[in-house]
Amino acid sequence: MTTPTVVPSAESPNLWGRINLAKPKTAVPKAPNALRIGQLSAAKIAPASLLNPAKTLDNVEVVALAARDVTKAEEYAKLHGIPRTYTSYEALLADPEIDAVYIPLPNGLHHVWTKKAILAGKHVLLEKPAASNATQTADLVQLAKEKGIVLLEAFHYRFHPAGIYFQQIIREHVNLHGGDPRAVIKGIHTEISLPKIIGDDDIRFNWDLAGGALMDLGTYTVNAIHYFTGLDIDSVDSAEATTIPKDDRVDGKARATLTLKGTDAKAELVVSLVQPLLSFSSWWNLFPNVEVETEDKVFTFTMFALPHVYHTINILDKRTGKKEETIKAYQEGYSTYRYQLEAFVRAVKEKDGVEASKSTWVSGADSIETQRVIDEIYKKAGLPVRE
Ligand SMILES: NC(=O)C1=CN([C@@H]2O[C@H](COP(=O)(O)OP(=O)(O)OC[C@H]3O[C@@H](n4cnc5c(N)ncnc54)[C@H](OP(=O)(O)O)[C@@H]3O)[C@@H](O)[C@H]2O)C=CC1
Ligand SMILES: O=C1OC[C@@H](O)[C@H](O)[C@H]1O
Repeated sequence: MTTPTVVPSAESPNLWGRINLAKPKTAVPKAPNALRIGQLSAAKIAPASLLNPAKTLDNVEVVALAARDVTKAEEYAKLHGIPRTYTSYEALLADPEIDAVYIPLPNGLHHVWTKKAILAGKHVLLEKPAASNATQTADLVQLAKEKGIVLLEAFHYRFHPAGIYFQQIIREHVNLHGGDPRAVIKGIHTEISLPKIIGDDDIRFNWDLAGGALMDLGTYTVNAIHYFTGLDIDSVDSAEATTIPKDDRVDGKARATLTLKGTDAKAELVVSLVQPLLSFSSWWNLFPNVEVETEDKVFTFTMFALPHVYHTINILDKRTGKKEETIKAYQEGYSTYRYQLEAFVRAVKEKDGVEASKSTWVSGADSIETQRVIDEIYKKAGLPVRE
């Protein structure tokens, strides 16, 4: 069986070390030609997803931040060692000394600001979901192509060796059984259900900002179904969503059953942002799961969305009932976000399309397909597609 490229070693960090990966003690010196990134907004996710990983790499530097409030911009920039600040996103985009931008704005602002960034000639690392709906996503993908811009939707989990390994062992199994996933994959189940720890006024519960559990977490599950099985989704067979008390257009939780293209196999997804705080199951489900079933095996990857914090990968033999736990893939100082940032920088710097040809890369077609399925799930559940 394939071995992951990264295996545990004496230097593998312990649990605290892995949680703390986001906070390097020192920043490495930058190469003269380091990619210069500007960040749009003082987003909460950015220290983990960009700022701290960038400190560990010599070929990328976060050189500017734009935030709408001057005090917030200055305080955030000081805290994270960002040299320049702007109080308008437009001003940052007009800075000729910025090569690329990171866009961690609320979902509903992804389309407008990514479009402006592309038109300003900046490469874009764009937070998921790429836009509010599939039409907007396709618009961004087309524009980036026309302008020769690297656009990456930040499905960071795909770049981690554990995710790559999980994909490889499923592909190997498919190859052993004739090579056609349509004949081998019998089903997939994926779930991310989080306890209700975020406030009612969070961007995730805001219709105007394209919130909802499917937009926030469903996008991971749909993307993972395609990434791990190698199959597209043909139809949404059933879907139900529970909306939040303040807005009957915004899903707090949802589930759906989908048919995989060219098969009778079903994909099931469950997502929630509102699990009761005091139930064991809601904390247990903090470990997002993906389970792929074939005729004779069940492949399980626990914590697939944040594998650098913790993961297990195991293979159940349905005939013998024997479960084999495979090795873990932790690497000192590496989070999913750091692997993702490295890939983004390579794609921009190398301009040879090699990075974008890898299965880890989130292609424009992947982004459009993920959002198309989310839109279809909303329709099936009787909820409006985001505008
Ligand atoms: N990849 C991952 O693991 C994760 C991805 N995400 C994604 O990142 C994005 C940002 O999430 P998160 O960091 O939690 O977001 P925040 O709640 O921190 O908001 C991000 C920024 O949005 C800006 N903003 C602009 N307009 C508005 C508005 N009308 N209302 C509220 N905020 C506004 C604010 O910018 P300003 O600073 O200019 O005031 C704020 O700093 C989302 O798309 C989310 O899906 C989030 C978490 C994890
Ligand atoms: O990774 C994530 O986990 C928590 C979510 O709310 C967030 O938006 C998502 O990207």
